[in-house]
Amino acid sequence: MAKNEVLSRITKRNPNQPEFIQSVEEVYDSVKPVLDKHSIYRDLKIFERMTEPERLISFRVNWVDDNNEIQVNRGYRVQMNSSLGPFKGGLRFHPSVNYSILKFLAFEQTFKNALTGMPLGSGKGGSDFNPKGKSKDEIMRFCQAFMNELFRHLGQFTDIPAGDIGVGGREIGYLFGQYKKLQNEFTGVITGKNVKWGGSWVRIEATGFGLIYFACNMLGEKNDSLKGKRCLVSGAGNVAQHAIEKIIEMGGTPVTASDSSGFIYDEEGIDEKKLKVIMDIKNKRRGRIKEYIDEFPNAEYHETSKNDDYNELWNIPADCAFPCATQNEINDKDVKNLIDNKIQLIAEGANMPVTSEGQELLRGSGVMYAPGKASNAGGVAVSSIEMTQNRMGESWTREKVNKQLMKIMNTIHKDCLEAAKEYNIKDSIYLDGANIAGFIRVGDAMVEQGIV
Ligand SMILES: NC(=O)c1ccc[n+]([C@@H]2O[C@H](COP(=O)([O-])OP(=O)(O)OC[C@H]3O[C@@H](n4cnc5c(N)ncnc54)[C@H](O)[C@@H]3O)[C@@H](O)[C@H]2O)c1
Repeated sequence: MAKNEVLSRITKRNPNQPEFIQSVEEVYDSVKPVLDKHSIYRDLKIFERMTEPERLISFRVNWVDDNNEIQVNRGYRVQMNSSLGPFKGGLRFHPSVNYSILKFLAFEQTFKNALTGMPLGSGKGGSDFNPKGKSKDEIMRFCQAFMNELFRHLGQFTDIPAGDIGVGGREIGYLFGQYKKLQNEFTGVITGKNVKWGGSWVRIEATGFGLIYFACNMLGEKNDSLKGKRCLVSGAGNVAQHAIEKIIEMGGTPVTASDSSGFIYDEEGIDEKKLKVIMDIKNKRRGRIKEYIDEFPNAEYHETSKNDDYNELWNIPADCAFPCATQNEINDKDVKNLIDNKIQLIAEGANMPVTSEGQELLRGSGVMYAPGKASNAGGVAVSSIEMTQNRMGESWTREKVNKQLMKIMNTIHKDCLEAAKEYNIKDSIYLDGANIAGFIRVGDAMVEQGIV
């Protein structure tokens, strides 16, 4: 299909950034009816302005490894859009990190943060540093070196990072410690902190819990629930672990978990005891998901083959699928397998895990499908709650935060449906509904704040 003028211009301005262009095209397709109906967005070039980061920061990170060798990595921060609040979005440490990945994530974050209804702008950052196989000391030295430059761009009312792939509680601790030392102040400049020193209850669990609350809302539309549903989950990190925890609590049966080497399939279901083992493997031992079968030999382990054009995980018959690992982990073949196996619901815990071709197949397939910017917004929502507590000098109870998270996920769900209804969207109501609702919220703020 020939691209229209706006998309052609954006593609030309951002060569070699396929993930970024993919995310931009997806949103453009959804919001076209809004642009057609309200000429002000086109007149003021709102879509073009949204695709251009307000500021892009790239910096050198030197650090010394355990062999006394100097290592050089690249650090980044994409300050995407501050129309609704200070820049906000996670940091990713992974060898694949580059401008394309971070700009797609920051662009997604713009809509996600708007959907939460909280005063949050958008951003994303990270480094091509690979934490795999690094010692605890190396991780600490890298985090400190990274913060030595990043700190000057942050501030509780300017830019507030959090975690993402490769950046969990341990890394947040080192990053925050270094920021505090350099700036000589204790402010809530990073979220995902330990509850013992400025963090919020439920922040660690928020993305996974929020995902399952959102899925329950979707099933509720059909007077259905998660009870008795077999669920495929990918990933074994922060989002996957807490999605599994909440699925179990809601009466569902999670049967898979994965990492970049392969996946485990436990036909009998992953229960609380087994989840504790996954958490131990990943959070303490820092091992591979394969180790699960050492403790539960009835389960199967499948290695991921780079030669396969589909992932066997998504070919296991189940009722619901929750991709919680990484972008483009479900391609069109995987979607076909999921549809053939009569999957009822796909809700994204990861950001953009379904490829554009996969999304095309989902349109009109009858499968309920929620994009990450809506269904995984619980993490950033509780980050905003953490920021509020930090600014007020308060610490809210676990029950209060969890209740608030549930309320926010319910509201996002409602807003997606209402936006889809207003624009008479019949297919992919969550995908288009989320993009439209987010676009209007940010777009209106940009219109009202002038050409800045
Ligand atoms: N942490 C959050 O609060 C949050 C919020 C919203 C969205 N997300 C998204 O959720 C996803 C997971 O993030 P996380 O915080 O759980 O990170 P994490 O580092 O805790 O876990 C990531 C998991 O994905 C697996 N993984 C990474 N690359 C893979 C690959 N190529 N193939 C298969 N598995 C792979 C890793 O082995 C790990 O188990 C990411 O897409 C992230 O952007 C995270």
